[in-house]
Amino acid sequence: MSAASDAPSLTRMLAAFVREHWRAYGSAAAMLSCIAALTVWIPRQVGHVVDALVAGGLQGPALLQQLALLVAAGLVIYLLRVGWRLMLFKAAYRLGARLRTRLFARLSLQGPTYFQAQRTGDLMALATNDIDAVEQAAGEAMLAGFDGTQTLLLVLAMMTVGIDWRLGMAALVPFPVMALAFWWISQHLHQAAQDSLTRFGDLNQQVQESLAGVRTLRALGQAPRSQARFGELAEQAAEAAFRSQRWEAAYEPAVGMTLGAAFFIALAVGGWLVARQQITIGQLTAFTMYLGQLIWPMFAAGWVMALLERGRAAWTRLAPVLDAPLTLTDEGRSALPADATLRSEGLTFTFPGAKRPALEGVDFSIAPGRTLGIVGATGAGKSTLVRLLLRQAEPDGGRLTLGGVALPQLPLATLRAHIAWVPQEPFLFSASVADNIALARPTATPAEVEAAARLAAVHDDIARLPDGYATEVGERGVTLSGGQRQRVAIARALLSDSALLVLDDALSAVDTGTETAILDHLRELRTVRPGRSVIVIAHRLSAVMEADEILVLKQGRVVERGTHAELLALQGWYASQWRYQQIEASLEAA
Ligand SMILES: Nc1ncnc2c1ncn2[C@@H]1O[C@H](COP(=O)(O)OP(=O)(O)OP(=O)(O)O)[C@@H](O)[C@H]1O
Repeated sequence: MSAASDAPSLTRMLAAFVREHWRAYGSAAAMLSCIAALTVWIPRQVGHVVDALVAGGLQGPALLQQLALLVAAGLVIYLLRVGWRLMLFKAAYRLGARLRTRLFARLSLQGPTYFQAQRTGDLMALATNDIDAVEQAAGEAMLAGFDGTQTLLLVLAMMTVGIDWRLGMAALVPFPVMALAFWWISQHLHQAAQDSLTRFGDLNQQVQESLAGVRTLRALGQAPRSQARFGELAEQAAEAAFRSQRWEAAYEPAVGMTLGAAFFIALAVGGWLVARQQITIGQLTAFTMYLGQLIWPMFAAGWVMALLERGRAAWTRLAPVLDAPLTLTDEGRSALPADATLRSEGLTFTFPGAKRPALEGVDFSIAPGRTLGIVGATGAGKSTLVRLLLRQAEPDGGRLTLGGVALPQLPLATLRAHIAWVPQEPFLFSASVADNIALARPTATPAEVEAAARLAAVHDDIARLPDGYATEVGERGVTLSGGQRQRVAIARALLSDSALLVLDDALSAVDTGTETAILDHLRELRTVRPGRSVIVIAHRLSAVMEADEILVLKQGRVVERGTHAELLALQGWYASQWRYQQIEASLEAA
């Protein structure tokens, strides 16, 4: 994942968020101020009580009243602490939810070229682990930072101005050394946190790939190897997390040593001042209590730095994804003309880094109601043509138009509603068969779903499933065969009622008889839906023989074109392929 160049820094992003949620942050800060004021009041009060006790002027009800005041202050502090946490975490969780929504929205706008360069497991880690880290920076870190700084300043003021500035200054001597140590630790922590998040992404990727390919791995006898690899990555992720923790843990001794030294100095200098009667014993007691109160701001500083470094590390991974330029633009505003003839003129496309074009100067047109067949050896460019048609990639040369309007001029939603695409390996969601078919038209009635399934010659198969149309399929449900999945996808496309149906090798896993039945149904449908055009991409020529025009692609170029009869007469690739497939079919039948 590349680093963000113009993405806002974590600090800027958080500042904008705090400005937006100033009420929540403001009330939390107000509560913290009350807590800080009460916290510094307590030692002062204790100091007074001690001095009064030493002087013998505090007894009975007056003493009890003083003690009650101290207990009440403790209770109020407790309640306020609960209050600010509730206020703050609510806001921080909202930031998490918003970042997740933003990430998902951005990813939904990206085209396939973007996903080709990203790993799914990593994207999943961003949506979970990395956003958690940013959320913590917006929650715990922000307020602990505020609280710590405020307590620090108040306590320091009480120590220096409130008690004795000489004693205050002397006790502070070890602190710059601690600041230096903190800076050094946080430098290492940033690196360690980034490493830990990256390794978690690797681990996630391995989980995703192993689960998706579990059958292949088992069949190849590679499950143990995959397990070993997983163990290795888990170990590396744990080690990286531990390294990060180790740096975090270094804050504690730094705080402990600094405070120990400060206590030592305070007692030595304080004792000397008491002996010279420049401060009272009560004041020295209060001073050491104040020193004790510095523990929290010191720990808060360490904790805040750790959280911020983790947040920053997560943000450097997350921001580039949130701000990545869209690989797909949706700026077209033209309406689709009534006569939506699809025309390809000189269409040329080369995959990034490829030596030769996948498509070169391809011309064709399909008027509404017509069928175009596209055939050719593997790698000839058939699927690439569909990609360009679906605007999954933009052509380098030439153009595709619908009714004379170039595709980028149409809103993506219009283009997508116009085309129903059935890929060779369609995706079924974890839902019922009926819901999978009704995906593009969730309002379809059960009768409409069944009608589409009949047209796609899959109704009988569905009827034999345990719960018929209500049977759960996809990852959680029963497994359909490749051919059944293809036919469910065809039913889905037919139900969508789009004007252009694209069967992208979508009959490859069905037998010839079923293929013929489906193609016959499609032809019959023309009488009901006369304007629907069909593009059939196939390896088996029987699937395209009835098409109005057939294109033969070879290495990205159209090398033959015409009807089935014309192509046979040409005596080229098509004719020889046809003969070959006929012989193959008769051998299979024999
Ligand atoms: N993402 C990609 N990056 C680089 N080259 C690619 C990519 N996808 C396809 N190609 C190349 O582009 C050419 C055309 O591929 P395409 O998938 O369009 O062929 P096809 O005719 O659909 O093949 P098949 O019948 O096997 O599906 C091939 O040489 C292929 O290797």
